[in-house]
Amino acid sequence: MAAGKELSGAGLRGQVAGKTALSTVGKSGSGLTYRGYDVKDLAANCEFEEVAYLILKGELPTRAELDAYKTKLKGMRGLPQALKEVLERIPASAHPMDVMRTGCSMLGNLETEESFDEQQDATDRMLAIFPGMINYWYNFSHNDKRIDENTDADSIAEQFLWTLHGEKPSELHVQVMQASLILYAEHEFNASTFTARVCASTLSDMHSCITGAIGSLRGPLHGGANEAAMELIEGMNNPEHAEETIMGMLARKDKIMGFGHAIYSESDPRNAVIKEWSEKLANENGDTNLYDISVRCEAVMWREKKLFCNADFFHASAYNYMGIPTKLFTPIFVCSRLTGWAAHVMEQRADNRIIRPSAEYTGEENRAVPAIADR
Ligand SMILES: CC(=O)SCCNC(=O)CCNC(=O)[C@H](O)C(C)(C)COP(=O)(O)OP(=O)(O)OC[C@H]1O[C@@H](n2cnc3c(N)ncnc32)[C@H](O)[C@@H]1OP(=O)(O)O
Ligand SMILES: O=C([O-])CC(=O)C(=O)O
Repeated sequence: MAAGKELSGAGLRGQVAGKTALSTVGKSGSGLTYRGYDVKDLAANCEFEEVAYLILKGELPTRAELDAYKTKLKGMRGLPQALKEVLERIPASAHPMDVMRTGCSMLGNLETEESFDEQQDATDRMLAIFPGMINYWYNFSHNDKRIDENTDADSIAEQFLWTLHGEKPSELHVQVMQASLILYAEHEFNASTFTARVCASTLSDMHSCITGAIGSLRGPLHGGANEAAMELIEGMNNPEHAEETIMGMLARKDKIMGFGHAIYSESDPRNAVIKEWSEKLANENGDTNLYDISVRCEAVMWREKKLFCNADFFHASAYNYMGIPTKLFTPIFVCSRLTGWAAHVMEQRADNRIIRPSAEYTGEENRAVPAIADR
């Protein structure tokens, strides 16, 4: 079994900050599991709604339970008029993660979670609405078009692509989105999930917890890394240029987005899955240059630094091959991770104590306030 990463130092690394039954990350020999199932197994055999059901309710659904869950979600896709009006006022120059944050918060004003009995319905509504919400704003602000979010899409994966591009997506693209949403769904006490749990521990409402989590996911050290990775690789002309660029960045001690991980030591188990899909998309596309560039970056980073691709790196090329604009990459992560966040909020609520750590004080010793004329 692979040895775990040595975890110590700043950033609460290695500290157990609570309990969870939702997932294991980097446990020796196990990679990543959701409620005991290997993420690779789930990504190969399930659709996202099955995994969302597993994470939120504890067990994989039967066929009848899955059908009922998907029917429920499909019936909840409509955007409230007041939310549409808010989305229409957000400029095209806004970052879509800020649109997600505002949209989620606005929904919390319109459809407030009045009691914890409503936590599952509040979560399902967000799962159903988020893909159409971000693509409503994107199409309105960028293409001057009011889309109909009530599509015939059979799944959340299909709904995202359909509401973005305005047409039924190909089977291959839906399959890739299914896998991507599954890979991103849950990851223990990462920064955004921990944000959601801290908020939940004050007995706040679900929309506040998710809004805070979106803000934490936005940063390039976390979910924003898929966009940053795309910005890096799109500036590379071919694999040789990729090698040169990475070597230069390493010499300058630049951080290379999409590499490394706070918990995993040798690999991120999600990478192999999305890398394979990226290769399939490259072959379908006929131009494999972006994939070849990504593969060279991976090889150079491992050779030079023993740093490996995390979940984000090959998502960049995969999403790009599907014609998804770079700035919508992290919002897709939100549409998926919402499941993990909400399940953690529910878990926190079920066994709560307010999260309030202590700080080591490094400031001044006690002193008297001098008169303002003497300062
Ligand atoms: C879905 C996700 O959120 S996955 C993470 C997405 N984020 C990224 O891809 C951003 C790039 N990666 C990073 O910044 C980091 O690897 C993080 C934030 C993911 C983890 O941070 P840490 O736990 O502090 O990293 P770790 O302790 O393993 O770092 C060890 C050394 O490797 C270096 N290192 C780690 N990642 C990278 C990287 N991507 N590029 C260059 N150097 C790196 C660190 O600077 C550190 O060097 P030092 O000891 O000289 O300071
Ligand atoms: O666990 C982390 O620190 C970051 C991560 O990979 C995730 O949230 O998916």
